[in-house]
Amino acid sequence: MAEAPPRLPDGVAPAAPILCNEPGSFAWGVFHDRHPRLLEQLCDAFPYDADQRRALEALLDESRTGSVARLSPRAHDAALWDAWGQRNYGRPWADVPFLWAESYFYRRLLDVVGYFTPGPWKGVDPFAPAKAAELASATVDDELAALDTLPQLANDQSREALLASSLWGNRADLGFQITADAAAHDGVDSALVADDRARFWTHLAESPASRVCLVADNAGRELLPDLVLIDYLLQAGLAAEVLLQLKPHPYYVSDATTADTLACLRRLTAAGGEAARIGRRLWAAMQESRLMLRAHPFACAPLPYADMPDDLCQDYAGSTVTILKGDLNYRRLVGDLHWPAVTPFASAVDYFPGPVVTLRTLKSEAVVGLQPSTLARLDADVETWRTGGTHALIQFRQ
Ligand SMILES: O=P(O)(O)OC[C@@]1(O)O[C@H](CO)[C@@H](O)[C@@H]1O
Repeated sequence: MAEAPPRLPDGVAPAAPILCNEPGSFAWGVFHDRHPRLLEQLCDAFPYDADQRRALEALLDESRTGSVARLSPRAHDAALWDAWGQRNYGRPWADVPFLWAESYFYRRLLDVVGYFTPGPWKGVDPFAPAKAAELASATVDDELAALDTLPQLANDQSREALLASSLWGNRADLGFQITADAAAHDGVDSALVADDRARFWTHLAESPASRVCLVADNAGRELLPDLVLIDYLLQAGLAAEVLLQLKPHPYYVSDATTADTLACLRRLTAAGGEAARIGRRLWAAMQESRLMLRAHPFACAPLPYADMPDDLCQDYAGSTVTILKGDLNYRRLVGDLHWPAVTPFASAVDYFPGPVVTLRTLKSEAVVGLQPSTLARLDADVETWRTGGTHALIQFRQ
């Protein structure tokens, strides 16, 4: 299942999956640079005992130099992972698709720290300290205070500002920040490499307001502007209801769970001013089932969206539009493949069951839908445009 060839429309050539076996590649760096630093952070944040620390070290070794071991058959989701990864167990980690390997690394990490195991560590989110610190930060105070200017803006100004905040909020991803070089952003203009925003707004305006689905990515500084955007869609009558899809458990450091969403709602309501008004409206929208939360197991699956189960397919098919947030959701949407970057977006996402828009800052290799001139300029001017978080895209398919 994990390595089924991607379903492609006629005329689109198959592309090879991105692996992590090439020293110096982005994917290789995630396993050899980002993950060791992540585990150091965890050991600083929690008084893990010697067994837990040894197991973390063993996971790191296995994932950098060893072969993929199976989950314990006693794990609550062993059957799911058997189905999701049957071709990969026993093979070197470096030779299995990056998309699969990285996702499985986070699943194994939760095992090591006892997240799912009955006992004292059950349910303790290993990323909670980092997420809580970000949410409590003065930067968030400033971002929430800035919402007080919203009522003075004209409608088209506020909608553009809110879409931009939700888009660029994706840069505040705590996994990415472990290894991101802040200095590398200096002097580089943040820029959109594809911009289908006008078509997206036109589509929403021309569709009878029904359900919008927002597939969340990171908590905190990304989820807050996502929630503000949701409030705008509901208030402006562009959505009658919103389905917010979250992760069922901690994932990729800062990915948003239900607990993170409730923390954001409390942060909004406690902030005063416009932020509090938005927070109270969202609270009421949840009580009235106009804002609904979903945490499907497939949200943490190591697979592309082309392999989505039927119930998710129905969620997307029944929505005016699905807003997919962030880098990993983009990788899953197009398949984490070595696409020619000029492959049309609509061809790569041909299978998706309804209108879809993706809001993503570029933090990994896979990309489609670029104009040849844009690609040539980026390749000539900015060495790390694909992975540095300095560039972003808004791509829409009706
Ligand atoms: O999905 P997000 O939060 O925007 O990004 C996830 C990320 O930090 O993790 C992956 C590599 O570790 C990449 O997809 C990206 O760099």
